[in-house]
Amino acid sequence: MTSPGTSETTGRAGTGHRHARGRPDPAPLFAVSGVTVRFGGLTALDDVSLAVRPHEVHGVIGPNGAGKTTLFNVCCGFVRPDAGTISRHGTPLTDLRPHRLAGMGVARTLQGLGLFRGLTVTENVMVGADRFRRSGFVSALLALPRSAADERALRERAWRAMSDAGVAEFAGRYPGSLPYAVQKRVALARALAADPELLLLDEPASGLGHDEISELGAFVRGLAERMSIVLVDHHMDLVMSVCDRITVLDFGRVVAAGAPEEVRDDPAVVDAYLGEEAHRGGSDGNDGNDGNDG
Ligand SMILES: Nc1ncnc2c1ncn2[C@@H]1O[C@H](COP(=O)(O)OP(=O)(O)OP(=O)(O)O)[C@@H](O)[C@H]1O
Repeated sequence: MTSPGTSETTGRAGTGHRHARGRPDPAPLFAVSGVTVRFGGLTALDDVSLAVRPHEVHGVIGPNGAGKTTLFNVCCGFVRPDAGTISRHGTPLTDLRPHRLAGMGVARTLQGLGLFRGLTVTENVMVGADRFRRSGFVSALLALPRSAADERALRERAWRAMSDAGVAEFAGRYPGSLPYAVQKRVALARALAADPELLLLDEPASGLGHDEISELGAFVRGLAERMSIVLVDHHMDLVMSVCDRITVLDFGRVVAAGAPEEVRDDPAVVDAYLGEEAHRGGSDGNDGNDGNDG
């Protein structure tokens, strides 16, 4: 996986917070304001707000059941909130739907990879680039020159995204024949092929080994050169090292928000995670996903 940005401006380690902090506070690219989601009698999100600035990596963490996935699904348009708004560049998105995301400059990767098993890696990634298709179904059916040129352009986009994500060597392979970590990178390449201004990543580190997580962290930091990123993940080390700002949820509420070093020692955050430990019966605290390793 090649880092798509320059190390001077993207590496969190060493230089401290980079561009997202060095610049004057810009208007948020994407904002969730006062969002409440209820599932029957259960309030999964309660008046949750967060704002993602341009070129920011914004982490969302919290113990199990805190509402992270629900918030992610709200951002994707999978879940419609009972109250609150979602806006992009200050304009409310009144009809946010998953199939409209790409046209809005938003791409996502999901916990389940969602790759098409019957398509090659290239074809899967080309699906991500589809919003750039100019010719319609009829041109494709009749194999008109316009359609062939279109196809070439999409293939080139896919190739760039695959190269960025380090999966170009698997271009002709089928996802099922590849290791899980590579499949995750293919899913990431597909999201990048949409050339989003906002990338939503749901548990990108799940199932990855230590070295792969470090590589992913460097890669995500590099991506912030070209887009904003919302990163929902259990891996505290990854979130703490990669994110500019973090929103911490517990029982559907925002209990802390700020820079990693601000939230790390926030008593509300410590309480939330200690509460989770207690809930697990004070065992080793390891749920298999390094949830509290920070
Ligand atoms: N479709 C649903 N119907 C009913 N309850 C739901 C639904 N989705 C989530 N919940 C509940 O909403 C709360 C928040 O769940 P959510 O999955 O968003 O939390 P999470 O922080 O992502 O948890 P985890 O880290 O375990 O994935 C939980 O109590 C969960 O049981």
